[in-house]
Formats: sequence, C-alpha cells, structure tokens
Amino acid sequence: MTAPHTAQILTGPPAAEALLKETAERAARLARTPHLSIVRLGEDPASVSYVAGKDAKAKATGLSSAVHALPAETTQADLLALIGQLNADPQVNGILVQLPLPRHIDEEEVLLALDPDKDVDGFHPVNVGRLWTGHPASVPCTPQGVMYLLRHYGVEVSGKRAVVVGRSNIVGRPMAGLLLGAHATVTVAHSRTRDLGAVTREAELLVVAVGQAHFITPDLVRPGAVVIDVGINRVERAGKKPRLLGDVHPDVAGVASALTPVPGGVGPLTIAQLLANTVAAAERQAVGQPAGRTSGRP
Ligand SMILES: Nc1nc2c(c(=O)[nH]1)N[C@@H](CN(C=O)c1ccc(C(=O)N[C@@H](CCC(=O)O)C(=O)O)cc1)CN2
Repeated sequence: MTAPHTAQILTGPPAAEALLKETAERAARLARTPHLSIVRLGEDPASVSYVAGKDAKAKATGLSSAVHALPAETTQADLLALIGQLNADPQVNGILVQLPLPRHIDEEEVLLALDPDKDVDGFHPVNVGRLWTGHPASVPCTPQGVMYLLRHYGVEVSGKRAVVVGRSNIVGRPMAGLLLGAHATVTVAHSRTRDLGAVTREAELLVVAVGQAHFITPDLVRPGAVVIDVGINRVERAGKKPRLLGDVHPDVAGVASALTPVPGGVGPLTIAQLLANTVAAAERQAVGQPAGRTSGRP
C-alpha cells in the first residue's frame, strides 16, 4: 500500500529570517541608519498588533522607527498634514499608513499624498506604474514576500502557468505584476470569473487572496500545483482567541506538491519585506536616485 500524498509545507518563518538577516546586513552598510515612520489611526486590535510587530522588528533589524499613533477621530486634514511633515523630513526614509483606516478617512487621498519614493508599502499609483513597467519600485510587501518565499524554497516561476485568485490592490494585482515580471504566464481570476475551476485547474502555481475561509477546495487544484495561501480569516470562538483560517482548504495538501500554511506561511514575510523595502528606499535616497529613474527592466 502506498502512503497518501501530502504536499511539502512551505513555512514562512525560515524565509522571513533569511530576508531579515540580508536586510540587517544591507542596513548596516548604509552611512546613516534607515528610518521608518509608521502611522496608525485608532485602536483596531489587528492593526495595533501588526504596527507593534513592525516597530519591534524594525529595531531588531538595526533600523530606526517611530509609531505615530493617532486617535480614530483624527481628521483627514490633520492626517494629511502629518504625511506632509514626514515627506519633507530628510531623516525619514520610509512611511507607511496602516490599513484599514477609519471610515471617515479618504484612503485614496491619503495614499496619493505620500512621497512615492518614501512609500515603502508600494501603494502609490506611481509605484504601481513602476512595477508594471519593470522599473525599480517599492512593491506591496505581501506579494513581494511571496516572491521571496518562492525563491527561498527554489520554486521556479519562469515559464509557469500562474493563476492569481483575487484582484485587490494590496495583493492580487501586484502579485500578477510580479509573476509576469518573473516570466510566468499569468491569469487573474476574480468574483466574476466564469467556471473558476476550469481556470484554477490550469495553474501550476496558484496564489489565492480572496478573504474567504477554505474557498479553494481540492477539486479546484491541478495535481502537483504549488499553492500559495495569502488569506487570513479570523473565525471568532466564544471565550477563546479567534482561529486563523486560510483561503485554501487543508485537504488541498493531498493534491498540491507544495502549500503554504496559515498561520505561519506568507504572513511573516510581510513585515520582513517591509523592512527590506525601507532599506532599499534608503539606499536609493543615499545616492539621490528616485526609484523609477534607472532601467530595471526584467
Ligand atoms: N499599510 C499596510 N496595511 C496592511 C498591510 C500592509 O502590508 N500594509 N497588510 C495587512 C496586515 N499586515 C501588515 O500590515 C500583516 C498581516 C499578517 C501578518 C502575519 O504575520 N500574519 C501571521 C498571523 C498573525 C496573527 O496571528 O494575526 C501569519 O499569517 O502567520 C503580518 C502583517 C493589512 N494591512
């Protein structure tokens, strides 16, 4: 009798540690310690925890960082004024505004106000354009972290059929741009895709970021595919900590050749990549080179 097939589990922490080590070495080579300014509004527990993690990891990696924790009722004008100050401050190399923002804030206007060369989240349309035209850019941390994880585990991307499920600005769209830049043949599936299974079963590399627990079931996966689960769905439980579930059903391990877990897969790469983006921004600023002005075509 043969043992049932089970996928290789691509865990995030070893890849994140490797990226943090590289980032610390690069930071130490700079004449001035790179500085990251983190802006948070309100007390959303997940945002408080992610921001604390970013601040602590930045310091542990040899960067300097400061958290601007503003009340939830901060006005749009006050938030824009703070961003203006950080943009103008030559000591600040990277700025990020933790999302989601309170409902009264116009998120698009806030992201547009960031200096694109300090926008270490890569959300500014200038950085989106740089990514899609193959110029050096800050790229959103989670999809950039996925690329690092794939390289860390030796997963070949060039020439592969890749399907990204989800088209958010934070994950799906930049993920598609990065995979295309790495020479994959890329399809983006979304809520209006007809016959989703016919599309996802084509994928040798399947990246899922839809925000619905266990949305991808084994019947939607090509045997032997590499499956990257970007979902983090919090399922509340009475009297207990919420459970974190991915977008991919665990039974997919019986079909895929490799699979990222949730938690402990892509998530840890997000913060490591943010620090790598901050150091890269500081390196470009040190030589007076705006991100998009050199040829970085793949
Ligand atoms: N300005 C930004 N806002 C948000 C981003 C972002 O990249 N920039 N991404 C997410 C939240 N996020 C970082 O900000 C983030 C999400 C998840 C993790 C992570 O390590 N997840 C762990 C589980 C942690 C837990 O217990 O909650 C995992 O998946 O193993 C880190 C950072 C939205 N906002």
